[in-house]
Formats: sequence, C-alpha cells, structure tokens
Amino acid sequence: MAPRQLGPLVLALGGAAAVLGSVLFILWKTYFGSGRERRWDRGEAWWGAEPARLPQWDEWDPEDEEEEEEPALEELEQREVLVLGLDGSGKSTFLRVLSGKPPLEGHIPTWGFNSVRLPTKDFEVDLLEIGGSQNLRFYWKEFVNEVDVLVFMVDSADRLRLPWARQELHKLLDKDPDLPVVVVANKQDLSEAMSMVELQQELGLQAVDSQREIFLLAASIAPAGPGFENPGTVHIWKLLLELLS
Ligand SMILES: Nc1nc2c(ncn2[C@@H]2O[C@H](COP(=O)(O)OP(=O)(O)OP(=O)(O)O)[C@@H](O)[C@H]2O)c(=O)[nH]1
Ligand SMILES: [Mg+2]
Repeated sequence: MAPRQLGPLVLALGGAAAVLGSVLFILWKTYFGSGRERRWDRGEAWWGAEPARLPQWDEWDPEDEEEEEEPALEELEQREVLVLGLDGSGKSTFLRVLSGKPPLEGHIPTWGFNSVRLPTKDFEVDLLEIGGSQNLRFYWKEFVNEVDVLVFMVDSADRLRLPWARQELHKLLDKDPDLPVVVVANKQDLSEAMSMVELQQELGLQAVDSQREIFLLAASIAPAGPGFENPGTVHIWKLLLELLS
C-alpha cells in the first residue's frame, strides 16, 4: 500500500511549530548572546519582565555597601539560570516567590517563556522558565548550552510521571556534561510526596558521573506563610548564588 500523504492540517501544524521554535530561539539568542561566556548588558529584558526587587534574605551586608561604591545596575554582569521541569512541577511558582509575589491559585500553564531578573550585590540573575507541556519540551535542549545553571523542578508527588521527568532530565544532562544542575524535589508538603532517597533512585541520580555538579534539594515552593521565609526557596537561591559566583 502506498504511504499516506500528510494531510494539510498536519503540514500546517508542523510549519507553525517550526516557525514558533525559530522565533523563540532567535529571541533567546538576542537576549542572552551566543554563549555562556558572553553577557548581555542592556538595561531591560525583551519580554518586558518587571524589575525584581532584591529578596530580603539576600546576604547583603549594608556595611560593605558603605565601604565599596555600589556598581550601577547596568554595569552588573548577568548570570543565566534555566528553569525546566514537567508541566505543573512548580517552575512559575518558584519564579513568582523569588520575585516576592504570592503563588497563584491553581495551575496556569506557561505557553512559552516566563522570566524574572534578580539583582544581587555582584551580578544580576536572569531566571528563565520554559513551559513544561509536551510540545514545549522539544525546545528545552536548544537552551541548555546557553546558561550558567539548570534548575530542574520535579513534582515529588507525581509518581506516575516520574519516569518522564527522569527521561527529560537525562536528555539535558547528556546535552551539556559541564552544566551545574540543581534538581528541586518540590511539593514535599504533600502527604503522597516521595522521599528524597526514593527520588534520588527513581531519577537515576546515583548513576550520574561523580565529577558532575548535581544537587538534589527538597522544597515546597508554594509557601505556607509569607514568601521569603520559605526555607526551600531560600536554600535553592543560596545554592544558585554559590554556583553563579
Ligand atoms: N502543594 C504544593 N503545590 C505547589 C507547590 N509549588 C507549586 N505548587 C502548585 O502546583 C501547580 C503548578 O505550578 P506552576 O508553578 O504553575 O507549574 P509550572 O511548572 O510552571 O507548569 P507549566 O508552566 O505548565 O510548565 C500550582 O497550582 C501551584 O500552586 C508546592 O510546593 N506544594
Ligand atoms: Mg509555568
């Protein structure tokens, strides 16, 4: 039997996906430059991200400020953190909490990019989430070589989809063997959440090259109380600052 021709709808959808992918890639390149070493030094993000306020718990010693002259914001170097993970794992919530906003009620999927820029004493940190729905996961690998750290968010209670998370994580690990990775075991507040030992095993982290900088942190990003007191988020942020320094 002769192979069936692709229908016009399939072709149109394929074309639209290709165009979307190219546009996203060009926008990213424009924003972050062409490699880990190249830093973007303009004042404002192309997606018009709101300027993030400095987290209160950032270890900024006011006495240091008096001694040294504070560098102008536009002179600060940029660091880039990519935030990936399956849909619903808590990426947008993490970005919201970091920028001082309360988590949204319910899951509003990210249909593309989402970002925040956080100034610290020595550099600015751009955190960029790419949505985790299946059609967007295809683009993740295009970005891993462009960033300084990868945060991979996992829903610790989503036992059914953990094999998918594992598969996606290992694809990214293979794509850039030198990239530091922070795996966040989110939603530890849920009673059905898997333990850290179980997650380490199920995500295949024991098999990862021992030379590799890879961390597994427990968290419940959606804070029970006011945002910045959330210990999970604080730990992740502190680790990111260490890795980016
Ligand atoms: N119980 C609990 N729920 C959380 C936690 N963090 C996030 N959530 C909830 O999980 C849902 C999905 O969170 P999002 O941050 O939108 O997920 P996402 O990873 O950005 O999803 P996509 O944009 O679709 O890829 C929301 O209802 C959040 O409130 C947590 O620590 N504990
Ligand atoms: Mg999201």
